[in-house]
Amino acid sequence: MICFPNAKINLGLNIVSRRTDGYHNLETLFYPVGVRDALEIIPTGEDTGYRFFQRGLKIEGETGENLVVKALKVISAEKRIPAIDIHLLKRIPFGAGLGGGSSDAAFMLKLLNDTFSLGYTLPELEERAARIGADSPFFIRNRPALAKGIGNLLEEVELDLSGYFFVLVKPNITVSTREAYALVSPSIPEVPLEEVVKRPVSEWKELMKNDFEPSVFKKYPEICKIKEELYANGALYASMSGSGSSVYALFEKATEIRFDNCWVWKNKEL
Ligand SMILES: C[C@@](CO)(OP(=O)(O)O)[C@H](O)COP(=O)(O)OP(=O)(O)OC[C@H]1O[C@@H](n2ccc(N)nc2=O)[C@H](O)[C@@H]1O
Ligand SMILES: Nc1ncnc2c1ncn2[C@@H]1O[C@H](COP(=O)(O)OP(=O)(O)O)[C@@H](O)[C@H]1O
Repeated sequence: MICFPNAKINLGLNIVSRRTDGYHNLETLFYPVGVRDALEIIPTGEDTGYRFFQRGLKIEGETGENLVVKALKVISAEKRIPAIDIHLLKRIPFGAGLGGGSSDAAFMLKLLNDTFSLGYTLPELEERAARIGADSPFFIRNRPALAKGIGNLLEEVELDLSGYFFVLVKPNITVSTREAYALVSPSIPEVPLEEVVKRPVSEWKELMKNDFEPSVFKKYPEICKIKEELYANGALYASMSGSGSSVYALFEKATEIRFDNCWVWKNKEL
């Protein structure tokens, strides 16, 4: 059984407050995008156990287990899972604010549920995903959603950005989510996000913000330059995604914009 975990972008990201457990309450809109990993599990016929194989991008700075293995362990603690080989082909840039690791974990939960007919409902899968990462529950339903709490309280929204030309740029910088949170200052938005996304995309520039941008741009001015370039080339809306380092933009028309030393995904439909 194979699946293709996709990335997400954050449309607006307000850090609302710091919590006593070290996490932050936020308000953001998750939107799925078609940059994908490939994840396959193959039952080996043995009784129990697993082997993990990873190709594609080499995940640097990985401490502890891959999130796919964590997902397997969450389920194995509750149900008997026959032995499997796990193959992960990594294409989604990491340390990019694209949620690739969280997506891999959520898709692994769904893959196990389907392959071994485990009978978990979507809310039950979301609850298990939340144990792995704050962003992970979103990828269970994988539809545009307003997220509150630590990112786990989800409300689906009707938002269709197909028809725009989408550009995603990942510079050769990885930002640690934990460090980004340590530097951010909580703030209350002037206009609630659910109101902003009902307005035309051309108005978003004035109404929507990502609270990580000031501190991340200060540390890495190159990321800020990418956003400025996107606007200078006619973007209707541009923003850093999540805690960075990737920056995305929505254009009305296809763009010829180029970036040196960056991974670029250009003129795609969302
Ligand atoms: C910032 C966001 C925005 O969508 O995405 P990314 O930029 O990572 O993609 C998310 O909140 C990232 O969620 P996720 O990457 O799942 O975070 P986790 O692994 O659960 O937590 C990593 C660390 O980030 C901090 N953290 C995370 C979520 C949150 N609401 N408050 C926090 O303070 C904590 O220090 C935690 O130890
Ligand atoms: N399957 C995975 N894919 C990506 N990163 C993983 C994975 N498993 C563990 N990680 C760890 O999670 C970190 C964050 O990865 P990711 O969620 O893709 O980025 P971001 O937090 O920027 O959205 C990586 O730097 C890596 O240490």
